Amino acid sequence: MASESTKLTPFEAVTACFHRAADQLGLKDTTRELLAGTYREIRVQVPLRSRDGGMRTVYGYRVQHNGARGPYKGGVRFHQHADLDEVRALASLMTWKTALVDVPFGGAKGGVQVDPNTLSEGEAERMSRRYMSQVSYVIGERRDIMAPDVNTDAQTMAWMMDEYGRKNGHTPAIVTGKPVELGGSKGRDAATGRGTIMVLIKAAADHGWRPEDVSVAIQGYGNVGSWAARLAADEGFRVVAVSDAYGGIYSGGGLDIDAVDTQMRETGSVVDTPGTDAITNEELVTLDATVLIPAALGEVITASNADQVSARMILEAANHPVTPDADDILADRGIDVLPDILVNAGGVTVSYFEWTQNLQEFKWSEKQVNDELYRHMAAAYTAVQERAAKENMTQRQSAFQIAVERVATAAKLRGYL
Ligand SMILES: NC(=O)C1=CN([C@@H]2O[C@H](COP(=O)(O)OP(=O)(O)OC[C@H]3O[C@@H](n4cnc5c(N)ncnc54)[C@H](O)[C@@H]3O)[C@@H](O)[C@H]2O)C=CC1
Ligand SMILES: O=C(O)CCC(=O)C(=O)O
Repeated sequence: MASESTKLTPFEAVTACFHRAADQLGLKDTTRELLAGTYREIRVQVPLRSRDGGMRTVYGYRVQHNGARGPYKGGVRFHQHADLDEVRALASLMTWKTALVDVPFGGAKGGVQVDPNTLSEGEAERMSRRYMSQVSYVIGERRDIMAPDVNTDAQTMAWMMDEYGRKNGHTPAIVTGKPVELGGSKGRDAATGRGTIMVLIKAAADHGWRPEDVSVAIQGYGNVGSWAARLAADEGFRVVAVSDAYGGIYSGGGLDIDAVDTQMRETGSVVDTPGTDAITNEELVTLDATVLIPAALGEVITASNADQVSARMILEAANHPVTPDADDILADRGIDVLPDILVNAGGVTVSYFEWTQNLQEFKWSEKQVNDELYRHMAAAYTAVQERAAKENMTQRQSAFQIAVERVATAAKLRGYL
């Protein structure tokens, strides 16, 4: 999925952010080479028996980007665009994200390149199990731990955990984001959206904005977008627009999130929620709202629409929603972009809490989870703001510098360099 305007692939785009930080930090070429590349990439065939009894083969990937700071960690997505390059990009982002929020993991990501709309529940289960089985020889509770991402959820993690356990002996710590009944952590489901809104609260306060004066548009109403909408509204922000793959809805006075959730439950989409106006996903991105939160797929803000963005601030809840050339346009226009490796890091932070609970065979209360999440998010937010202000750079550059510095230090201490 190359960005049209720049022709940079997602991995090239993320690597460009790394190189910019490496330049600013004056990293040696040997360090650069190690940190820019991926440690291990595997591609597996996942044969699938379809509804009509026929067979088809899809491909799955697991990319382990860097493990200097701890076991590889990252979600797995099922999507037709999840090719090797996209999975590499997402694995690299995990390395920088885990370093920025200071959880003791490296970075990895997985993907199965399939259109999830073509799968029945039975096929999704068989595919999840087969994928886990095919990659299981490179993962482990202290080697590489999976989690949900686009089109995967707690149920997917339950199947994967079960499949891994059949071969290797049961260990809940092999995946995070699993159902609470199977050792999942309280608060993991909401964690990415909650972390996003923790950042929103801090950023709004830094701008001197009162929540009731802040309108918010959110693209994507899955795990991340729906929790972000709910929690933003609970905090008094005016959520004026949300969308999903089928389209968007708008209400200038603020959406009734209960009504949106009901519509989602009953129809599988937010579209046509009573009392709202229809908008397209393209319109949502350029909507006149104070804050735009992309919470769906990557590369939705590009050079072709960045000059039409009306929001004063963008919180990247999705991974890599802004292409590098769009990033430059937004910076020139004075629009604050809070980067993905900060904004959506709440998910992996609570995954870390889940993993430690599993290893210690102990359970935390939801309050403890949320308090600790806040501690990690607030520390990362402050570090990013302070460095950006001190060195007069964008928040993405600041976040990458902090992360790259930490990973480079770990790699050196381990003797990789
Ligand atoms: N689930 C998690 O804990 C984390 C997720 N993320 C990122 O957040 C983003 C969303 O992930 P989830 O909410 O987990 O996925 P999800 O699968 O639960 O939800 C995805 C949402 O995006 C919508 N969507 C899909 N294609 C679209 C399109 N072309 N235009 C507009 N909307 C579209 C879907 O309809 C759905 O509402 C992804 O970029 C993911 O990598 C980042 C950190 C953690
Ligand atoms: O919770 C995790 O381990 C990873 C979540 C993820 O894939 C992400 O942050 O992009």
